[in-house]
Amino acid sequence: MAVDVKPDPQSLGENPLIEGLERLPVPATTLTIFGVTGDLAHRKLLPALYNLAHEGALPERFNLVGVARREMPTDEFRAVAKAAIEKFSRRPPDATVLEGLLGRMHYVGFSFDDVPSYGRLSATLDQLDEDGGGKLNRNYYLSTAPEYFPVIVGALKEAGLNYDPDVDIRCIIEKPFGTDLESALSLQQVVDHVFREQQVYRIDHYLGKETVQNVMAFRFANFMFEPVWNRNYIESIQITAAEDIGIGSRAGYYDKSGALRDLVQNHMLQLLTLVCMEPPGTFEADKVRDEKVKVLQAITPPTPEEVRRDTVRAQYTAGVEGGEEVAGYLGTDGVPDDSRTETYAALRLEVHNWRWAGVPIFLRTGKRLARKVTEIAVQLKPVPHLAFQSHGSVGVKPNQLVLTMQPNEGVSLSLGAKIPGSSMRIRPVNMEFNYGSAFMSQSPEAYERLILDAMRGEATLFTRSDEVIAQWSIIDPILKAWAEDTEPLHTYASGSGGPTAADDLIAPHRWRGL
Ligand SMILES: NC(=O)C1=CN([C@@H]2O[C@H](COP(=O)(O)OP(=O)(O)OC[C@H]3O[C@@H](n4cnc5c(N)ncnc54)[C@H](OP(=O)(O)O)[C@@H]3O)[C@@H](O)[C@H]2O)C=CC1
Ligand SMILES: O=C1O[C@H](COP(=O)(O)O)[C@@H](O)[C@H](O)[C@H]1O
Repeated sequence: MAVDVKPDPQSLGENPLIEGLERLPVPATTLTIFGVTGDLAHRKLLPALYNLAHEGALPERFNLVGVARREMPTDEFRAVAKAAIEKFSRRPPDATVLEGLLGRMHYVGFSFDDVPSYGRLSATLDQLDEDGGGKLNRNYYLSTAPEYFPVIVGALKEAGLNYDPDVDIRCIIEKPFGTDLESALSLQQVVDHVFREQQVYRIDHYLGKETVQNVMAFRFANFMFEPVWNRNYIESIQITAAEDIGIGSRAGYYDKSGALRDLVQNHMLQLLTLVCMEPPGTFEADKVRDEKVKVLQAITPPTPEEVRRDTVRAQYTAGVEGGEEVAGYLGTDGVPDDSRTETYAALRLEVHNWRWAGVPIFLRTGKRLARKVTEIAVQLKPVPHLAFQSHGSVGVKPNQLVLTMQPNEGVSLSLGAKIPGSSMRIRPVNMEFNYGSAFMSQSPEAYERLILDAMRGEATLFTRSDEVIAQWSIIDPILKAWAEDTEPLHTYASGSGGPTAADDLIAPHRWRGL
């Protein structure tokens, strides 16, 4: 039976997913989501599937099988999925499309460590193949707590679900892939035992964001920036991933993680690789990822002395956010009173290669900061000589290029311009490109793009094993040094721009205002 989905006529021809679909077909697939009753599935994965259905991007033969611990009949699961989609979809659901999609959803309840129960999953998948008149590709999406990743991967092998010569079997793994270098290596060993690397799709949802992909488009589709994209012209780079929200109800996860593991090890290092990588020969997955890995491997893991000098960690205290008084991290439900977990991290890194040697790259991220913003600011060097200095052109500032991922998606270039009038007075003005007004369409959610790419076998926007290991190699010495707790854990008020110690870290440069 085909899914009754109608493409949105308004989005046809404009939508990058539809254009992508024309290039690479999406094969008939059964997607199994482990952890389908969880937070991520509800807020992101199920709504993403709905939006793909709405755009006509799902294959005609598509099924979703949800797996979680609780027992419930498929009808009840469909009602749960419907409620999640109605609540979190980026567009109001169309009843016909939604019913069509729900009709393709099935549920199998068992505990992930109950290996014999994978037989029930296997039987469900076989039945769906039979109902559809032939075998479908199988994608397993591990949207579970990370301790279950090796458990599920191992059980898939025991149940013989990891390989079929007739169809493609893929395993999509959520973050975090390990909690430090050692655990990432040991998870990789388990995965290697069960799947070939080409079958594995490690999620870093930032790579699914349109604006993050635009970093590559911007660099590699515009000739004018390449000549200056190096240590001769670029003075420093600042990457910010600031959030205004606290940790919500995720204390159990977050207190064991902290900002360094939660955002720096993955999303921020990915942004750094996109800014610093060499142009790949083609946009094939391995060509792109080869270049990204080279960048990561050119960052020397910091020594204890460098950790002391080049990193800052901090925790938020009570303050005012969005006009309301909010509690500090230590006053949050589920956070131990004596927690030393950082909710803010700032660091200085350097890519030791011909292009970037000597250019400081500053990273900062934190919860409960003044506002949400994710951006990369590239600071160019000042002009070598100002001919009209005697005319009072004191307002001349070096050019700065800011790529904003969210919330105001776009690119801004600051230029010196003459103030109208008789004297040669200069002040900075901004040349802006804004996604919303340039394309007049809503960007798809990151998970829409990533789910579709995984089904197509397109791995460019997923993290390869050597990439994730290289990321942990950079972060691991910092984790170890911070775990010794000899470095100060600074504080910052909720709603502020972060700890003053981070200003000292970046001096004589300055963080962009939040
Ligand atoms: N939530 C988020 O915003 C983000 C999450 N992630 C990652 O996504 C993954 C999932 O996170 P999240 O959805 O928040 O997690 P949740 O804790 O909300 O959900 C966990 C899911 O796993 C199921 N489950 C737990 N234990 C078992 C078990 N023993 N056997 C079978 N099912 C079990 C639960 O089923 P039941 O309800 O029946 O107990 C539930 O469906 C994690 O790796 C997380 O790091 C990544 C980015 C953001
Ligand atoms: O992976 C994570 O990302 C979110 C931030 O994602 P965004 O798309 O809203 O920028 C972060 O809040 C969360 O702690 C982290 O686990």
